[in-house]
Amino acid sequence: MIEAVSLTKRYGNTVAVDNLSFSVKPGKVTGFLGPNGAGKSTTMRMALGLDNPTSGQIRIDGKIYQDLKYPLRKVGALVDPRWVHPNRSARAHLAWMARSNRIQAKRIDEVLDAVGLTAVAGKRVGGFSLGMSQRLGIASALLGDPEILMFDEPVNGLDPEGILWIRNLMHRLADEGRTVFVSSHLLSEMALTASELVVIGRGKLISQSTTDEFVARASDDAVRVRSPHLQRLRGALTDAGATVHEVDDAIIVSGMDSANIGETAAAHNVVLHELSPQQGSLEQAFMQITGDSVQYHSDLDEAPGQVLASGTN
Ligand SMILES: Nc1ncnc2c1ncn2[C@@H]1O[C@H](COP(=O)(O)OP(=O)(O)OP(=O)(O)O)[C@@H](O)[C@H]1O
Repeated sequence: MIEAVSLTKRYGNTVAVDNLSFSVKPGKVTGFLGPNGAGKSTTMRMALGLDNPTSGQIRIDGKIYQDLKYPLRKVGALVDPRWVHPNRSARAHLAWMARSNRIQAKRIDEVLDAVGLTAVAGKRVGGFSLGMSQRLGIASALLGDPEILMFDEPVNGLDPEGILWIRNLMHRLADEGRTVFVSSHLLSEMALTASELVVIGRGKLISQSTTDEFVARASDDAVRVRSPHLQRLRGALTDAGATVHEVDDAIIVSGMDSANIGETAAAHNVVLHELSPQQGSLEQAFMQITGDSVQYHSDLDEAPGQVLASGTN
């Protein structure tokens, strides 16, 4: 379990994280979403003791990171995949981490194998591609066999096969009962990976809910209907208080659920060829819900220093 309680971080006049409270439970993948500059990396860095809160706390199973005796055995994290010393080999890097946390050496080969780096374990990390560095970062996170895992933008720089691999890995780790907390900009990927979401904007909590609830909240509650008797049905639905819009060969009905539409159709002897509730996408929900809290709009995205990659702040 990860728990933020009134977590606040100020950098001069900038409030990066603002009185943020949320909890991340075991056995699930929880996505951490927010527009650029929302405070995701800062929150993760404070959870990992890489930065200190101005006030409030973020606790790992009830303790702040600095109070964990062997932190890597409790929480594994991928924050900055390029953090490794470039002249070290992957195996030497993991061996160094294992020693510092009294982790058995045999675990090194296990995690190298788990992330598919066995063949290059003796090579200099400086020559690794971003994808290979991400895999090494994930091996480091898994090294202590921790109950809690935090990944900041884990699919950055990965190809589709790598992205699928990460998604399956996250699901497996959650199925094993671990707490998996993962930030990403790729909303469609998050929709496939996370069943819970913590959404922040400008350092503040916007929402904590299941992914389904988050999407449903922003969806229009509309139902698409096709019928050979559309005009008759349209009249009956409008009389019953629904709002109806025509699109191509169908109508989109709002203000009435599928069951009531079906019953109204039956009462008027109207045959239905389609009755499908319209699901909003996570992108749609995210834009709708975080709309006002977007700090850097796309026309500013290129401005230097404003779009911070994880680990550069
Ligand atoms: N070391 C720092 N000094 C000053 N300001 C900082 C520092 N680190 C972060 N910030 C500011 O804090 C805010 C939150 O940044 P943070 O990197 O945590 O956001 P983020 O949600 O991870 O963004 P992104 O998705 O772009 O990585 C931003 O306004 C950023 O400019």
